[in-house]
Amino acid sequence: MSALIQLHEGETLLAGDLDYYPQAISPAHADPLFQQLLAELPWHSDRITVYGKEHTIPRLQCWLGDNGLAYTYSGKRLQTLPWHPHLLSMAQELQNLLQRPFNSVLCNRYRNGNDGMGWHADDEPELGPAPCIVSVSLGAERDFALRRKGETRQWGKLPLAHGSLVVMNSGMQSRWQHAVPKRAGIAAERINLTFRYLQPGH
Ligand SMILES: O=C(O)CCC(=O)C(=O)O
Ligand SMILES: [Fe+2]
Repeated sequence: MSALIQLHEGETLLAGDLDYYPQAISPAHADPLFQQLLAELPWHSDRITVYGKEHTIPRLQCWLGDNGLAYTYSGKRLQTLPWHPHLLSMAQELQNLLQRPFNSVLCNRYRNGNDGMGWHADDEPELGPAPCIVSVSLGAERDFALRRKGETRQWGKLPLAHGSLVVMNSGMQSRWQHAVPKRAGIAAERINLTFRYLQPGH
């Protein structure tokens, strides 16, 4: 797969903390990629501990990346799984387009509107102080909700289209939180891929 990703007709939001490219991957590429990733990624259900109580997270996920990389999830140290070839070539394309390194990808699968992700910033120490994180969306459109850090009120939301791409720039995680709210009535699946750079040996 060559030149899958086209960064044109983007818009810059949040005073430069976020860039949105609604049609970064054409439907001709995005449709088969979505089906292939649904079938081929090592999706699993994860459990997290919140205030001493175990919960199953409301989505499937898997974390892929370069050999030997570790990340922290819900207080646990975990190793990335081997790259899927399409995701490795996307990471390499993004590296060329954005001139930033990406050595891993967290893949999230929202099976329907009952799956979601709560408010958070991607500010784990292994991502470094000013991470650049790229998020690619495939399948059902879901809202990417935004609020300023320190506030509980939602600032706004960005519906993330099939084939769209968001670049969260270096100031994003220190100034903003994001979430994917549950939405009753959505029956279709969505995959989101967040390409990240994990600092080796952290
Ligand atoms: O599904 C999305 O659009 C967001 C995913 C996300 O925030 C994350 O993986 O940290
Ligand atoms: Fe996130």
